[in-house]
Amino acid sequence: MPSPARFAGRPVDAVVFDLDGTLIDSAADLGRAANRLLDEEGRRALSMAEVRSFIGDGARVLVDRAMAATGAAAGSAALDALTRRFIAHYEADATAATTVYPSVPETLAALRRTGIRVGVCTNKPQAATAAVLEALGLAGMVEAAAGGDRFPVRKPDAGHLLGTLDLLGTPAERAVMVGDNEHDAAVARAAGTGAVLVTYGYARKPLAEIDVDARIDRLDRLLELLGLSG
Ligand SMILES: O=C(O)COP(=O)(O)O
Ligand SMILES: [Mg+2]
Repeated sequence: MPSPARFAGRPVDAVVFDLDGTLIDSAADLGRAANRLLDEEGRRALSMAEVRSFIGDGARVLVDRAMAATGAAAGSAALDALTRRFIAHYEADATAATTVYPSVPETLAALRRTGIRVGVCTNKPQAATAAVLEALGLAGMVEAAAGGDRFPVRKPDAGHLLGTLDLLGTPAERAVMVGDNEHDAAVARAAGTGAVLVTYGYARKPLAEIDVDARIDRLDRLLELLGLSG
């Protein structure tokens, strides 16, 4: 069944979402895991503003930024070990304080009802991504989820989004990427999909400086953008 959805004059068969800052507000659990690690290392805790600004490049970069912000930066070998410990802390309790943003389940369900394929392309590691989607009741609405360690490259490299679209069986010109930061915008541009920015996430740059086709303040506004509401 051809999809009735259209964006920027083109038919849309798939929408790929970023995870942290777009579908889920996960900063509190990522921050708890980071602060537990820092405490073990005898370092100070991060503020929530720091945590939010460190999210978006995967676990290893988050730990690297956390160490650099609280004293001496870690060397590469130490960083590998610290990242493993951070991920263990995170996975031990990944959703206790994590919430799904308003209108997310309804929007994903509405897309699926229209026959649109739904993917997730996140720099969060694959195992944690799968566990979090399951725990928050979103797994059944996502046909393919690609974490930051699923392919040899990750966002903002086009290969991460193109790999996710391969799993969905959708060419880039019939897809839209929805995310919260500059990497999501850049990966959409590099892959050739439509680009939509949510304005409530963890962007590290002024939103006006991020090049996208549209900005939305709630996820269900996407349905209007795709001509699916009402
Ligand atoms: O930094 C992370 O772990 C993930 O961030 P993302 O879901 O926004 O890609
Ligand atoms: Mg994000």
